[in-house]
Amino acid sequence: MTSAPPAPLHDPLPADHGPGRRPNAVAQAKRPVRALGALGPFLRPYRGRIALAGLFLLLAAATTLAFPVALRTLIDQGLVAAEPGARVLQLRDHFVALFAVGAALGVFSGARFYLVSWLGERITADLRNAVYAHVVAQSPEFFESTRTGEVLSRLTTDTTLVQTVVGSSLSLGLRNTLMGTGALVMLVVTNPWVMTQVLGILVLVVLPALYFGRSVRKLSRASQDRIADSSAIAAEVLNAVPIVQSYTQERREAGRFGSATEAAFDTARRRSRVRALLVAFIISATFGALLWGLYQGTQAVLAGRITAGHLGQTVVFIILFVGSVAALSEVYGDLQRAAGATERLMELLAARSPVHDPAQPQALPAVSAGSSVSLRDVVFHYPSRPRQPSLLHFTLDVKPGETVAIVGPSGAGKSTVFQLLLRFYDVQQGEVRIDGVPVARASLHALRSRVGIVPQDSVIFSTSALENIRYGRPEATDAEVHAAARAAYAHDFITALPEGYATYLGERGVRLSGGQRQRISIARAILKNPPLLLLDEATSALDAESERVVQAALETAMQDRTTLVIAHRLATVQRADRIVVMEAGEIVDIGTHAELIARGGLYARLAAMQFHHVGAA
Ligand SMILES: Nc1ncnc2c1ncn2[C@@H]1O[C@H](COP(=O)(O)OP(=O)(O)OP(=O)(O)O)[C@@H](O)[C@H]1O
Repeated sequence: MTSAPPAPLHDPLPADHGPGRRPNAVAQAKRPVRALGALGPFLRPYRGRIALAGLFLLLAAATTLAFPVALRTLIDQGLVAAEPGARVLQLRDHFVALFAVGAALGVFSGARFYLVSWLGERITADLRNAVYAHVVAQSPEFFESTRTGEVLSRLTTDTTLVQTVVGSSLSLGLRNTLMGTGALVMLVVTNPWVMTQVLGILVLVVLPALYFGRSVRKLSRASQDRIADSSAIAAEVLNAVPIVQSYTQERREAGRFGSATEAAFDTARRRSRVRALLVAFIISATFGALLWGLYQGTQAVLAGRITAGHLGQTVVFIILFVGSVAALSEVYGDLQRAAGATERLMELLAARSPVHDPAQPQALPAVSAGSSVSLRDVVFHYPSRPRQPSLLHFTLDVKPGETVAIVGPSGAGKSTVFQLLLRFYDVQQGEVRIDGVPVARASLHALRSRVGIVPQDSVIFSTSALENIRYGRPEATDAEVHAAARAAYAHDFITALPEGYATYLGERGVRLSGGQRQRISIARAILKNPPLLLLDEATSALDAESERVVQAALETAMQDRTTLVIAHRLATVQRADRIVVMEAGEIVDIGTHAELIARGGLYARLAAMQFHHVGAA
């Protein structure tokens, strides 16, 4: 898994898929039922409703099959009574009986429709939720090889296909299977001689339909993949519209999206062509079968072998039967489409995060004055770059309450240290401990509850200022949120917003300045009040005033806890107890600002460059 190159969505397959990992597509195409069988666990909770829907389905099918029998009695008995008065009465009775059959059919069909549609909607909702919850819990490695737009497309278009199947095709299929079998049985019982011919037609129609169905499935999967491609492009570009426009790339981006949708159209067109061929073939075959049956029947009536009523009944059974076969082949196409979509969803569900909770998590000890951190001889490379270690024999101990600044050139591995402390990745060698417990032995929830992070690029959710800060501790009261905002020097600017704390901040906080976004992000971390704080100072230059408040906010945030800060500012490094200087994944020096400057090494050079403008200010 670690050495796999960045791969398309279907690659994060479960380990339990065995050595073959990705089953051959042709072999898969032979197993639509198996692919749909994966929906079993989603159907199981609704056994009662499914049984009820099945009951109504049976009743509706039985009523439909009773109809030709009632018709035969109507023709043979209602029309042949000797005396005209009695004939009228008998006819009326027959019509009442026919109406009763029709009304029952209506009620049963309505009930079945409601139950089955309900199931379709319910299962789609459950499936969406399950896939989403699963994807959200994946480690960053998953998102390195999966485009978010693609996941979104799976969540919408693929689940909609599944909904079509569960909410209609499946019941249509069952009903037609029942009706077709019922009609066939009735035909055998009422005229065994038609049987052989009908069976012959059945074979003729079903075999090619099965063949076509398979290619529909493959093409369907391909067209869903193309739709996912275009969604992925759209999601990426819509998130970067200002950049796209500033580089005047709108036309090119529209073109790129256009090619993806054209590719989707093209596979959909090919799929439709196969299905159209299927439909044309089935309708012709159905029609032929019907005429053949009729011809045989009329001959039999002329020869006096059967009554007119018998012929009428046979004709209706034949219509029912071939109608079912035709509907089934259509349903088969739908099932094949949904099987492709289900496979994709199941692959997403089967993706196992390489970082997961240990079987028996070790509890983290209670701490009062901040957490202790220890990295021992850590060797780490990102899964996608097995040959390029990002940390090499990295050893660092941080005492509770200490503030340690990490500095170093770009790409030195500073952020990587944070990633490992949050256990977004597991190390290949060495050990990372927080409060004496190896991070791999603690539960992810317990570990991450202990760590607060203020990233370089502040993340703002498209909700109010209040809710954005409350994200740090969802159960916090409004007063606690306000206190955190005050501590982060965010209270004044928030109250000056049009609706104060209730102001909607726009998607990704587009309605705030950079410094304001950072202070919201700091307030969030202060509210969480973690014993270990990881600060990634923003490199983007803020104006002097903004810089001053952000710095003040950060200083409040660092109080009474252990802080690791990726430092870009002179004020921060001067305040730190120790400064760790990193280069190419290794620690090259540790000391205070004065000590490191005095040594005149990498730090002195970095300081001369990086802190120059701050020192001057
Ligand atoms: N997800 C990733 N997959 C593969 N390689 C990565 C990943 N993230 C970072 N790297 C690589 O790991 C090395 C260390 O990166 P890191 O982000 O820790 O550097 P940094 O010191 O924080 O840099 P900067 O100051 O520019 O943010 C770099 O060579 C980088 O290219």
